[in-house]
Amino acid sequence: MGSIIDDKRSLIIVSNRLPLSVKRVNGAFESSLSSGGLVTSLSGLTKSTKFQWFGWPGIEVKDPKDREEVKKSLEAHNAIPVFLDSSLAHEHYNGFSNRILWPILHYQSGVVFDETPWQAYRRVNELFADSIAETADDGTLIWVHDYHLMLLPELLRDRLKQQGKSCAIGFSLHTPFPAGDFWRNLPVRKHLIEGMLSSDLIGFHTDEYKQNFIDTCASLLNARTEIPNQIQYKNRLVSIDKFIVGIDPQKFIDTLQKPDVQERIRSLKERYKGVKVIVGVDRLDHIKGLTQKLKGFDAFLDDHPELQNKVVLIQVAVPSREDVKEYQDLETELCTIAGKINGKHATPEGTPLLYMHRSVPFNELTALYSVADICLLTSTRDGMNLVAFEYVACQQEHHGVLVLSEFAGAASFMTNGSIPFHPANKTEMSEAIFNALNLDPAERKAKYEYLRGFVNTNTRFEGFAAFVFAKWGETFIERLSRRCRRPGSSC
Ligand SMILES: O=P(O)(O)OC[C@H]1O[C@H](O[C@H]2O[C@H](CO)[C@@H](O)[C@H](O)[C@H]2O)[C@H](O)[C@@H](O)[C@@H]1O
Ligand SMILES: O=c1ccn([C@@H]2O[C@H](COP(=O)(O)OP(=O)(O)O)[C@@H](O)[C@H]2O)c(=O)[nH]1
Repeated sequence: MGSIIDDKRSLIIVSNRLPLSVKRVNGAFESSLSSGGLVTSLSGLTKSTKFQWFGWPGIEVKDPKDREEVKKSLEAHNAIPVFLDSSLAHEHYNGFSNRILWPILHYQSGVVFDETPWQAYRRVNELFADSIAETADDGTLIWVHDYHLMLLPELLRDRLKQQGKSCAIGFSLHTPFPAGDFWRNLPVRKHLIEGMLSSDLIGFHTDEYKQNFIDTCASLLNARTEIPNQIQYKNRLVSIDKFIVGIDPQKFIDTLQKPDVQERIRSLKERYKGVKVIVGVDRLDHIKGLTQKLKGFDAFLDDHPELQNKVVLIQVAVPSREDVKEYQDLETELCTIAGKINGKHATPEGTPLLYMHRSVPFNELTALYSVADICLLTSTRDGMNLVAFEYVACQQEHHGVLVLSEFAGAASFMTNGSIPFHPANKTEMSEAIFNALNLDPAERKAKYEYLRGFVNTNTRFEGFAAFVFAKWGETFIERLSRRCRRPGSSC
């Protein structure tokens, strides 16, 4: 348990986006919390004092004096910026990571490979490697996150070796890893897999993603995969495992107790008296199945005219990757569908769909989770989906029902406590919503208790000494550090 402290090893976390995004406001630099599940999943680590977090600050800063100012402002949060020119950042983040790699990882077809963004992806991974290698001490544990940085472990290992440093490198993928044939769509797939295989430990969200990766290594690289949870490639042994990512449920429970949040809950309950509330919270992304959700809800309203004015769907669509054309097109499509649904089903008494295209403050989010009778999540593919966990954390009193797509990573653990469905099937979704509304209280409670057990046990936070770690983070780092104590280890 105390191994990280006993080891006195320092820890470096790396992700494309820092947990804080920097903006220039009236000439000065201000930072605010970045959105998305990766930041949520690692937020507990910010309570620890012994780590540094490397990432892109979300803004181009050219002037060396300004760079110093940004560095200083982030230092207080243990964050170290990797500065990138905006065109390079754009090609890396939007061009390759989100237009090419992300869709392939999520089984979307029709992706067109392009050399320019690929070169930018390589370059950004190199810049990250340069910056981290310069700072890391011998023996530092380095934990790299996500698909934006798949080449980093290899580039970093080379640089560290040249400098005579030996560091353990871990890599966690937050997205699915697709079955082999899908991965073949990517002409540069071998480079990416070899990049990841320079890690000592690789973590996935589910057994399925882990197995897909192992199978790909065997078929693409002829790597040896006979030993469970190990891949042998080019004289290196890499450990592979599933690590169940989590949230800090207590943060939601505490927020719900705040007087202003209680007041907001009372007012929302009054507003929706006699109306069943369904909530959806998703980044505006194809993988969240938002068009499917709206169409499924439309089918539900068609199937149940007796529930007119008795059910409302409050859908928060958090703006995401707005510089990518596919995301802009999706936003237009969703506005059109939302308008059509309300045009068809609204009455002078109200509209069945509230579609909000913006982020919501944390207090408002918890109040929404708390008043909702159902949480509807329709991902066509999704690494995990932490919104499912957050809804459960906010439903201790009411035992709301989770209606969860079978394609969210979370479904691997939460199916027993939720109502699962196939997101491409409108009829199935409509039935799932209806069944959730009509679940008898005993069954609702039983399902809820199952989910609460999962969220609190598998993902609860562990506190010890000066450290408070998300359990999954603590487990990963513990394994990484153990991996390096083995005889013959390369780190
Ligand atoms: O940074 P963005 O481009 O705005 O995107 C936000 C995050 O999206 C993805 O989140 C994934 O990680 C979650 C936590 O493990 C998981 O629950 C979810 O299913 C994934 O989609 C992405 O992988 C992150 O890197 C982004 O920061
Ligand atoms: O306006 C909002 C609404 C939600 N979230 C958070 O975004 C995360 C979404 O994580 P998830 O794993 O569900 O999906 P991702 O967006 O990472 O794909 C959750 O922690 C939400 O609370 C956010 O940052 N801003």
